[in-house]
Amino acid sequence: MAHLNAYASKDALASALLAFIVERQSHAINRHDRFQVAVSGGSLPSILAQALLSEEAEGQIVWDKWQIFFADERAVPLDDEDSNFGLLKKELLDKLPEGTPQPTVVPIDTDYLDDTQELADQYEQALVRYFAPRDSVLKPIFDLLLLGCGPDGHTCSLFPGHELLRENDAWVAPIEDSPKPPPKRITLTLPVIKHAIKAVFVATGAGKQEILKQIFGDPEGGLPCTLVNHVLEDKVTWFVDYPAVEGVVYHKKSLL
Ligand SMILES: O=C1O[C@H](COP(=O)(O)O)[C@@H](O)[C@H](O)[C@H]1O
Repeated sequence: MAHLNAYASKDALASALLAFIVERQSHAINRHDRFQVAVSGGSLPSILAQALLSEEAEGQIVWDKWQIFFADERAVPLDDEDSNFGLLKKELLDKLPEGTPQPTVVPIDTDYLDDTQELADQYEQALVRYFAPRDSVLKPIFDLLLLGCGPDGHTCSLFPGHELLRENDAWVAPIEDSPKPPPKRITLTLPVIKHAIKAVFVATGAGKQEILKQIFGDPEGGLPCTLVNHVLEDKVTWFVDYPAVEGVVYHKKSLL
C-alpha cells in the first residue's frame, strides 16, 4: 500500500520532501556511491527546487553523487519551453549556488528528435551505460523516482488507456499520440518503474483532488498512477497538500 502524506502548506511539503530525499540519498550513496534519480516535468521541478534550494537543504545535498535522468521527455530541443530538461534546468540546475559540485544530468539525444523510436532507443542505451547491460532479466534500478500526477491520472508519459501501459519489454518507449501536448515524447515504462527502490509522487492544488479520489478510491483501477501504486506498493510515498487531498478516503493517509 502506498503512503499518502498530506501537508497544510507547500513549505511544509517541501521540507518533508527534502528530508525524504536526503534519507534516500544517504541510503543510495552507502549502497553504491551514487544517487540515481529519474525526474518528471510539469509541476514537479518547481517544488523540487523549493525543497532542494532551501536554507534547510544547505550542506545536505551531495550534488556530485547525483545522476539525474528524465522519467519522461518531450521530443523537442532542450531549450524549447516544452522540454522537461529545460524546465529542470530553469527551476533548479541553473540556481545551484556557484561552486556547487555539479550533478550528472542525462538528457535525450536531440539528434533523434524526428524519430521517436530511435530517440527512445538512444535513451535506453544511455540507461544501459549508467546502470546495467540490457538483457531480458535485468532492469535499471533507480534509487528514487520523483513523479508527477496529471489531472487525468497520467504519470511519466503513460496515459490512461494507452497501449504503452502494456509494454513489458522496453525500458524506454516512444509515444506519438500523447493526449497532452506535445504529442511526441519518450517515457520510462512500467517494468522499469516496478524495479525502483522507492518512488515519490508530488501532487498539489485542488485541480488534483478528483483524480486523487479515484486513485485511492479504486486501488485496483487501471489509471497509470494507480498502476504505479500497485506495482511498487509501500515503496511509494505521496506528498500532497490539503487542497489536493480533500475528500480522499484512504487508510494510510497522514495529515501532517
Ligand atoms: O506532461 C507531463 O505531465 C505530468 C504531470 O504534470 P503536472 O503539471 O500535472 O504535475 C508530468 O509528471 C510529466 O513529466 C509531464 O511530461
